[in-house]
Amino acid sequence: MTPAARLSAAIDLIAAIDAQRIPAAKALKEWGTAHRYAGSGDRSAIAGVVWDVLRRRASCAYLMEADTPRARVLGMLKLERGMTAEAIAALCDGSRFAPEPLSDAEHAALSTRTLDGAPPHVAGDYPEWLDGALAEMFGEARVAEAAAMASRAPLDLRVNTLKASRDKELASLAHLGAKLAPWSPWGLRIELPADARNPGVQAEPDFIKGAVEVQDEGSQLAALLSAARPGEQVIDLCAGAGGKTLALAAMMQGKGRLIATDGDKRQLAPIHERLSRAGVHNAEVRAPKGDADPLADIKGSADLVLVDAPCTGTGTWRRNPDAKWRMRPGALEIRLKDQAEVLARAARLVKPGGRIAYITCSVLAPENTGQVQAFTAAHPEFAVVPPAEVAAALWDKAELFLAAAWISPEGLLMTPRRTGTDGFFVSVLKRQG
Ligand SMILES: C[S@@+](CC[C@H](N)C(=O)[O-])C[C@H]1O[C@@H](n2cnc3c(N)ncnc32)[C@H](O)[C@@H]1O
Repeated sequence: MTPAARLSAAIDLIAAIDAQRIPAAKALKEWGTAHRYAGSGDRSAIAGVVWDVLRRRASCAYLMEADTPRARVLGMLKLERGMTAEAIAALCDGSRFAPEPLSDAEHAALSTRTLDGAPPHVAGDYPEWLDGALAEMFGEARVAEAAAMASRAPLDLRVNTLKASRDKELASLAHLGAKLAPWSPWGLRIELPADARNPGVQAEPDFIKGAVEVQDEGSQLAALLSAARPGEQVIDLCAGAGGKTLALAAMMQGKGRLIATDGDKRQLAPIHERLSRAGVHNAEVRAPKGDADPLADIKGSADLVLVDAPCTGTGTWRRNPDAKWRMRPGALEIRLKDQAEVLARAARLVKPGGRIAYITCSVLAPENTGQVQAFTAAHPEFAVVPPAEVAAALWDKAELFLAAAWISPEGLLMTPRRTGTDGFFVSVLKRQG
């Protein structure tokens, strides 16, 4: 397919996503199945346009003064890809399979309009109803923070130290452009250009033998900051597919007891294969059975309970731009209730002197600092470990990290703008002895 034909296909796909209200990933998959003639390069390029438009939907429409699939794609080429009006006009020449030529109004918008004067939710590309919540957290910086949350994310890998060293994997994955990630001692990063093909990490021998996992660096750091140690009893209460369980297992070096559970047994399904690939032998997966509590035998004995809480996921908008526009006001209230419940459950499991690591991938204050304040008020036996102490897990990078992250008395918040990671909040709550 020509670049112009790919653009036409992306415009059609965005129109279909709008009309059918289906997730972009599903629409892209269906498109691939229905257009077998398109090669993998075509599919990647088309997907790149669709995701970039979704990330910057509001600002692209504002630039073009029109909120149509075509206008958003044209606006994205200017704002995100830095193309000139002339270069865009050359792509849209109306030839077979190419988008229609630019109208005078489109050409003028692409030549002269900017985002100057755009309201914060447009300049930062987020739903208008979330402006108050983002202002509460970031104040005037919300546009810059949200704009970073609307940028493309790199592909981050975590080296599994049960099986390999970071230096060895750095060399072994050099052909994918892997570099050291900035913060995590286990992290590698692959920067992906706009229409890069999927590097196929899952087909790499190093992945297959369990030496590396795909994991955002913020998620790696959240696990690291929990400071799980060999020999401890550690419970991962919201283990899901096991991203953090695997990191905890590596930190424990096969020593101690690691229990992974989740409120929803279906979420746990991939964890078994992942634990086995990673060579983890000290983990026990406890899937819930009916109404019975899978942790009924545990009371006040855990050194560490990791609560990777269900949340609005606002910190992962870089990777899930679709979710940003589909989020509805009621979602926050539901999550707040879930989080309070899981925290209360965690409190019963921790031994005196033990700790809870409370983690969300949200940047919204009620899910983070607000939740911690409510928890410590209801559970005076727990106190927040000062963020400076928590960051010590990062050794020589602790000071720089503390300067980069948003620090509050309740914990640390990583954001794409400040730490170059997804948005993750971490609070460590210690039960007094
Ligand atoms: C952020 S995800 C976990 C991601 C996972 N820890 C990882 O690193 O891959 C949150 C998980 O919490 C689970 N969850 C929701 N409500 C829960 C509850 N009341 N008790 C335990 N788990 C719950 C969800 O099923 C979901 O798997």
